[in-house]
Amino acid sequence: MGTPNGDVRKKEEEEEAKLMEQEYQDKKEEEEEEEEDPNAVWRFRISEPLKETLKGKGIESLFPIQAITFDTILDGSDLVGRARTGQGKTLAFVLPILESLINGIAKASRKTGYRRPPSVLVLLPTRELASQVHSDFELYGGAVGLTSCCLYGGAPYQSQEIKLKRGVDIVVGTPGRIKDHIERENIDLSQLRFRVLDEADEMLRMGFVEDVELILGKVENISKVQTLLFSATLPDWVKHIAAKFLKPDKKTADLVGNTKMKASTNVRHIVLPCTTSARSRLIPDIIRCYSSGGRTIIFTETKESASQLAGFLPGARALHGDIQQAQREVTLSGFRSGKFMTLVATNVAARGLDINDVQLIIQCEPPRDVEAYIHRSGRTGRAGNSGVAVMLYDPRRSSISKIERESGVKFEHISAPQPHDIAKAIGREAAEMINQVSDSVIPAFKSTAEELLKNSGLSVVDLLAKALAKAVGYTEMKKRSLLTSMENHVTLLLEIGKPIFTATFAYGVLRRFLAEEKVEAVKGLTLTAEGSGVVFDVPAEDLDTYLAGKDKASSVRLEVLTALPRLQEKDQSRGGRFGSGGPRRGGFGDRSVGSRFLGGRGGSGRNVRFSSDRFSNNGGIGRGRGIRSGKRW
Ligand SMILES: Nc1ncnc2c1ncn2[C@@H]1O[C@H](COP(=O)(O)OP(=O)(O)OP(=O)(O)O)[C@@H](O)[C@H]1O
Repeated sequence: MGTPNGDVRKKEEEEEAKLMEQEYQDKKEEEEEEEEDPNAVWRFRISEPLKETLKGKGIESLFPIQAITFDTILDGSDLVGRARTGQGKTLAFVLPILESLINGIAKASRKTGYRRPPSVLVLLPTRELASQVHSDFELYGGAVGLTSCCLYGGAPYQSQEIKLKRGVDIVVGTPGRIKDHIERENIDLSQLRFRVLDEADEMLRMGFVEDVELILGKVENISKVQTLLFSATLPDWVKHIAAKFLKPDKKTADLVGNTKMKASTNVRHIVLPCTTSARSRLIPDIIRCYSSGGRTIIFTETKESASQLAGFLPGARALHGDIQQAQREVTLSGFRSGKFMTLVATNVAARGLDINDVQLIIQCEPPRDVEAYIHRSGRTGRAGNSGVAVMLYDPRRSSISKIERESGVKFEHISAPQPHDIAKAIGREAAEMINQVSDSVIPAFKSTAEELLKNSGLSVVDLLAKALAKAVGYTEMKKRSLLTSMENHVTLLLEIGKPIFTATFAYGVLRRFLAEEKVEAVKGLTLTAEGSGVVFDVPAEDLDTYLAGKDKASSVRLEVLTALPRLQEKDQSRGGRFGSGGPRRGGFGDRSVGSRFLGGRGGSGRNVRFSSDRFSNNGGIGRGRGIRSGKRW
């Protein structure tokens, strides 16, 4: 018979053996997987220090765009590369460029030593993006002894000049500042071996075409330089321009191609009808329900609305072009490090930014072009993770169908989160908070808890539900309408048994059975998509009056909605359907809190949307020139 101590030891030994067996199996599986993986890092001509650095970043296998383009770039071809957002386009050029410089064909001709001119130039449209890509070159280039520097506007010239004078291998920057350095004769681009245009379409669209041409034209021997062009979106006009910069035998790696879906497939794409004035009330609840406790980026159309919304939302900060560069950097690094969880930005943050744990994107209104939608929504769902992109739209002012058609996204339609949705979402947070409280507090609170339970007359579960609500500060359940998201309003559907073509006609029907003041109290009247009725909001306290009134009019059906039907959008209205004929106060856009700001473009702004901005999507390269200085974001 074994002693109790002997039994314990035996059990421990058995457990240990089991663990070792498990570890062995896991390792074997991993090795087998690696061996099967055609994109495993070891299969590529990547030198040891780079492999180690990749491993340090948890990268064991290349993403498709990286795997497909690696040999082509390393072997010396010019290349146009396209893959959806968050698919690793940055490393797709960083790795083969570095490898070429240290072991490949660029090695022999690259300049070395003090005061050497750069061998690589990477151009990007925004400062934040330049800084992000530069940090990849610092990390991976640093591992193989190559130096880099980042040149962008808003930062002092001196430190940039010192680095350039000493000599660097890789220059990353925005076209404006690089052009300035050329004019100041600080930089010699004649010996470049690589030129990269990242987010090429945006850079060319922004009115940088001439700057880009001037910069790229500084190369002495064009046959010795490789040019690479990358983006998630490559409209045809970019391809024409590309032909100018890239060699005729350039290769193309287009992982999006003619597939219908151009936006990220890892993202839930959602649309939600919302008036301008309701945005500020609605956004905190959308964050509660859809951010899964992670980071949120909110996009506005203008710098003013970004600042105003950030001021309104607790714990949010703004990022846009009018903010001083130093502050922009502080804001972005605070967001990256989790000091605050909501960033309100203009399109300055739409492209390329790769920030960990961004779970939710909110677009306050549909952007002007499909590319902006694709890039904005692509700030989430990166590197195989999932995410949610919610786009707000006012059906009477904007249309989502163009974006839906051109991006290939099939939008999920939802209405404003209701109290039970919010409670469900934040209840989980509260439960987690309570789970984290140490059991050691129980004895101290136990007698009060018992007393509370006894005196409350509630069940344990009901009382706990109240405690959860209190823990997250959600003690008042406010009902809000489905249409305009107004508190204490309900959404009604009016039908008359035949099609309703205009708002004017619908108001006429309402006047048949309601007093003028009740017609005036109607909010947000909008035609339904299939044209058989209209929806609108009314104050909850007057609901009975509205419902009773309809009995006076024959064939009128009035129904309280629990879910919003598809609404008719501006595009389908063929003009004049909305708003006319109704009482002025009855339209969308009440004057409550928040309607002063977050306005973005008003109704009239829509009509001039392509008149003078650089977002023109009609193929006009360089049309935006001159607008750069006064750009909206
Ligand atoms: N092979 C890989 N394995 C795992 N993660 C990777 C790999 N390659 C890149 N990543 C990570 O994927 C994320 C997205 O990469 P990157 O920013 O290059 O995407 P992108 O395609 O340029 O996106 P966008 O079009 O939005 O600019 C980054 O966090 C990056 O570190």
